[in-house]
Order: sequence, then C-alpha cells, then structure tokens
Amino acid sequence: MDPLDFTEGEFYQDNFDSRAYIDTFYSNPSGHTDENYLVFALQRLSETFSSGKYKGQRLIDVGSAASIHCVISACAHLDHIVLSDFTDRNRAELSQWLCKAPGCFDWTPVIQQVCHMEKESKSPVEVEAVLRQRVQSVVKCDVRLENPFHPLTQEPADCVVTSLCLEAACKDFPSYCDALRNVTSVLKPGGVLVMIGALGESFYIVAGQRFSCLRLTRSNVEETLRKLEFSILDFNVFKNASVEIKHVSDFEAIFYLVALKSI
Ligand SMILES: C[S@@+](CC[C@H](N)C(=O)[O-])C[C@H]1O[C@@H](n2cnc3c(N)ncnc32)[C@H](O)[C@@H]1O
Repeated sequence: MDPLDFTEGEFYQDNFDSRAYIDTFYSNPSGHTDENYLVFALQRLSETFSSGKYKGQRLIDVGSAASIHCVISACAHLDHIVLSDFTDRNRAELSQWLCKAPGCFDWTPVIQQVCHMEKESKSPVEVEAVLRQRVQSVVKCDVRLENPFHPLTQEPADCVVTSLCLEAACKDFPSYCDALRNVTSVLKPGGVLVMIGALGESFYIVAGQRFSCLRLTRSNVEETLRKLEFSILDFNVFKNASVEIKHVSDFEAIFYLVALKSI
C-alpha cells in the first residue's frame, strides 16, 4: 500500500466509531464470529498474569481504543493502570465506562469469560470493581512520538500492554520499529511487554469504514524486539481458520507475545 493512503491517527480521530468498534468486536466473549481470536487472547492474558510472575506498581495499556479486555487479568496484580488512545472519542468512551455513565458499554460477558478461565473466587462484579478502582487515568497517546504521552510524562512502568495498535498506527516498517521503541521506552529495565498483534493483515472494517493495517510477519516483530534488546519469553500464534472470509478484516494470524526489557 502507498504510505500516503494509510489511515493514520488523524484519520482515526475523524472516522473511528468507538462504540461500533467495541460493539462489533467485544459484545460477545468469543469476539466477532468471522474472527474468533478473542478467547485465544483472553486465555493467554489470563495465563500470563495468573502465573504471578508479573506484578508491580504500574501498567500502561497503549492504544486501548475504548476497550478494557487487555487489563482484566492484570488488574489483580498491578496497582495502577493507565489506559491510553489517540482519539478523543475512544478516551471519552473509556471514561464513561469508568464512571458507570448511563448507557456505557457492558463488559460483563467478557469479564465473566475471564473469571471462568481463571476459576477465581472473585465474582465478575468484584473483578469489575477492582478494575475500575485500579484504572487511574485515561490519557492521550501517539505512538509516533518519542514520548507517546507528550505533554505528559509517564512514570516508568512495570508492564506495558499493547494490542492491535502499532500495525494500525504505522504506515511502514521503519515507523513500526520507531513506534515500538517509543512505546517500550516507558518500561522499567526488566519490565514486561505483553503485545497482541495481527500478522499478514492489510485492513479491518468498523461500521463500514476501512482502516489500514501494516502487513507484518513474525520475523518482523521478533527482529524489531531483538534490536531493542528484549528477550522474548513466549510467542503464540492463532491462525485464522477462515482466511477466505474477509468481511471485517483479512488477518492471517494473531500473535501474542511476552518479552522482557533488558536490565
Ligand atoms: C484496532 S484498534 C485496537 C484497539 C484495542 N487495543 C484492541 O485490542 O481492540 C487500533 C487503535 O489504535 C489507535 N491508534 C491509531 N493511531 C494511533 C497512534 N498514532 N497512537 C496511538 N494510538 C493510535 C486507534 O485510535 C485505535 O484505537
């Protein structure tokens, strides 16, 4: 794709329908029926955080859109959670959920699914309450900036989570490498990066609007992390069993990785 035609952050600000996105992809704990990778992602997140290996003070989710699914399993293990996104509407939708505004998105089915996976004694209502209490702030971020949270400065984090954001935000591979460096610059030495991403995806659709995606390979991702001196501890791949169905996206696979920043 010509990088000039790529839908970058400014296009998201004007055209990304936050509510349609979560309605489409997160109303059901299995995700969208054409895609089916949500259970895979929730299961991996659950295994990572319930292992007890990744605890600490601060977690930053980069490019959250209006979604909280990436921090449900983490919220019992990290005290302060920061959600972030480029667009005003995504951040407004998250703030509405945080303050239980009337009509805010109902995450109960997804939270129930996570509780079911973790066989925890806490009920979905209790988990949601912990999550709301631990999400400290919802901030603007732009992964293209050296400090993605400019003009704010984030304190170094024990954990950075990012899901399906960088390949949506970056028009070419050099920009992707820069963005990954920018995003991981907020991690403490020895901190953990949890990243979910799409392989071989060129577009996805929200409410009839097409958004570009940078087509990545597994070695693109691994090579970038190696250059940034991360140790990859876990790299899982969920293959799209119905690549011929391209109503909402054309991803070939979803990856889930856990990597440690060097000390
Ligand atoms: C496919 S959504 C992923 C959202 C969510 N993390 C998930 O897993 O469903 C891509 C997100 O990237 C955000 N985005 C696009 N350009 C960005 C940029 N330059 N900096 C930060 N976020 C950006 C969009 O606003 C959108 O919310």
